[in-house]
Amino acid sequence: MSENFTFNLKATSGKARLGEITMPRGTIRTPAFMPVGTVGTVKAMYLDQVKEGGADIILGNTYHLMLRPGPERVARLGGLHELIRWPGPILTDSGGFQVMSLSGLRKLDEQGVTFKSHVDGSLHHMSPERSIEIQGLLDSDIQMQLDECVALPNEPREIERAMELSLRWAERCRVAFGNQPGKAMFGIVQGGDQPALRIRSAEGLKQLDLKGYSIGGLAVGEPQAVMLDMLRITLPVLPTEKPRYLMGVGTPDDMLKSVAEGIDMFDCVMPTRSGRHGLAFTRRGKVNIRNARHAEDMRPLDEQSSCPATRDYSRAYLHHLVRSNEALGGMLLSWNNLSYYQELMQGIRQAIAEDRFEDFKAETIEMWARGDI
Ligand SMILES: CNc1nc2cc3nc[nH]c(=O)c3cc2[nH]1
Repeated sequence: MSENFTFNLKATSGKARLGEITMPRGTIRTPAFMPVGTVGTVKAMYLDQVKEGGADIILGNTYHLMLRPGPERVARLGGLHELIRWPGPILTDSGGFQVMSLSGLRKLDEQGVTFKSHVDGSLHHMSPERSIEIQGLLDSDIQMQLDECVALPNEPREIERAMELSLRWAERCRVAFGNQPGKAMFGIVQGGDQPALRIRSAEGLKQLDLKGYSIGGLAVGEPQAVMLDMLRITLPVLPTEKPRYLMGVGTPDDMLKSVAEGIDMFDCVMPTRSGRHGLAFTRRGKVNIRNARHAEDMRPLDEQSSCPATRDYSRAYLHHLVRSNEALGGMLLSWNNLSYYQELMQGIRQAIAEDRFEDFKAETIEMWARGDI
């Protein structure tokens, strides 16, 4: 623990980095996967299972929490950690991405965004300052600047406009955040699939003395090759001594290849959302447990796993639960999937510590490709 936010780079293996973020609420081992706790819950999971499974930090969404239960109410209830009973670090997204993707966006201008709630249609305005204020009311440990993430593919002029706006909003968020030693505010690099704009965005954020950098504007449907190209362009510009967080990523394959470029933090709804829909992630690849071939398969997903959901339940039972749309099906598969994701991150960290990450990446991808599950 530390009363400040510090990032300690412990080892490298190629461009892959092993590190630790220490802050008052705990230590985050990187590369880290952050389970998504959108409205103050990692869906279908008890948070002690999430902790037990290896997560050091979870993510909350400002957009959802500002609509329900509301930031002032969360503050009156003692802050998000108290409300949801998660004592460790929480990172909050700033809301911009969800406004674009979920709400009835009414207006976006220099001041901020005006939108209609997808919950009850009520009208809301969010400025960079209000986003930071909300994240402060939530008592968030790592706060994101408000930004504008444009869809890809897109016109270079449109990507440039959104990137420049996000840079100006980063400055306003930096001022609004002020000086909070035990907390951090990350800037978000934008610039779409345009190398020159990515470099300009990263250079602009570097002037702001930030404690970490998110890579935004990706995992919006672009090919993986484009995402990785943008990492190769952007990461060398960013300070090596600060953490880099790739937003919304991703599959195990995405994460392995992004760690290889120098990413330290990830978040993705993939393991929990696909778990609720009957998709299991295992060491040997994906298993669609809804498939009829599992109906009488008494094997567990992986008898060698330390996760009870993975080791103690037959595929036949999981198949039955998912086909019957029983809550326990989504619960057990979410538990399995998050355990697998954390097991993968632990394997990644161990491989970097032993300077054999490239081999680990190749072996893991090959094991997935072989399937045989
Ligand atoms: C699932 N993919 C994805 N989730 C994202 C969240 C984001 N938040 C803020 N800013 C972003 O650019 C951004 C991009 C994202 N891509």
